[in-house]
Amino acid sequence: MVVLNSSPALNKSAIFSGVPAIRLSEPGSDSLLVRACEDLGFFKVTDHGIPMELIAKLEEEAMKFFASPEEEKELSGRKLANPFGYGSKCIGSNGDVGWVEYLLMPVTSEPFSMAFLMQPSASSFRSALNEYISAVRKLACQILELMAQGLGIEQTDVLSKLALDEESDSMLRLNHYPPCLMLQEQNGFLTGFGEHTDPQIISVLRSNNTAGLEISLRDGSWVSVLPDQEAFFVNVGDSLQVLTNGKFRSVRHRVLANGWESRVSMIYFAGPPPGEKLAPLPEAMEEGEQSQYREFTWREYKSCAYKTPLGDNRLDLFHK
Ligand SMILES: C=C1C[C@]23C[C@@]1(O)CC[C@H]2[C@@]12CC[C@H](O)[C@@](C)(C(=O)O1)[C@H]2[C@@H]3C(=O)O
Ligand SMILES: O=C(O)CCC(=O)C(=O)O
Ligand SMILES: [Fe+2]
Repeated sequence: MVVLNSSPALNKSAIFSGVPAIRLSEPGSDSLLVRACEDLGFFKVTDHGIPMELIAKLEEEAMKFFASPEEEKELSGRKLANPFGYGSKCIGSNGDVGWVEYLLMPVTSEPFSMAFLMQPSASSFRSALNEYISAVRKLACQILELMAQGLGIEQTDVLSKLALDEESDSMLRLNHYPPCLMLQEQNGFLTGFGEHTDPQIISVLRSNNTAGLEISLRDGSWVSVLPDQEAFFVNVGDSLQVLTNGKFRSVRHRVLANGWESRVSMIYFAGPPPGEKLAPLPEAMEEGEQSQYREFTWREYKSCAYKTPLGDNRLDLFHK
């Protein structure tokens, strides 16, 4: 990777101790989830039932992949299947850069269409991905069902069915924030992944035991989230903000790299099918409440979203 030469070293934000930690099996977890989505748009879940071995296996495969020679990684470069594939430093196609390399994969349609994943030598990576994806998709659906229940919606699969649909536009992203010598000398931080909101319904994230993720609170201040090996972190995305007519908050977040430790994160983005109309769920609205957004499909949103710089507030384009 080439050193980013224009970014000044940043200061790390204060550690936040207020991330709601929700045990999925505890009574009332549905209401706790709703409250967390309204307050922060961010929480962590424990008691998720995903075996640690399965997580460790994918983390190890991801590390192996990122440690392979640049030319090999470039064989799965995103130029071939934009926006999917391997990328380094460049995030999206609008000039955003960060101290990160990544592998972005579709998980529903043509899973792992990237040639290198089809090779016999990639079979253990492929099986780790398959196992992880089916477990994390199940977890995402459990969380979405609890959210619907907490919102008092009778049809509790109203959100989870979007992520389960065969056409669902869900993705898995593996990010690697490598050590950086120049930064070690400066004793500062560099933008790994610039501030943004996630476009999808929810994102289910974990990282190795390395800090770096920050979220923005309602007052606009940035706070640092401590890693937690036992938990999965969940972000509310733009689509869920729309589906709840703004009751749930699509959380702004970013990643700072410290230059010393290798941070690997794995994020499952639960997205709707392309033709799905994104409009507030009538069951989540009060009587007489008006939609804050004009009606649009996920396809329309995405075609706009992927043309925008990372830090843009993409929902502004759809506000009435
Ligand atoms: C700069 C960009 C990268 C992104 C597409 C975009 O134009 C704006 C949204 C970005 C984002 C953020 C969350 C996810 O990591 C992502 C895959 C997504 O769906 O939206 C990325 C996109 C990307 O890296 O291609
Ligand atoms: O790597 C992380 O922890 C978060 C990255 C992120 O926000 C993203 O890929 O959308
Ligand atoms: Fe994100």
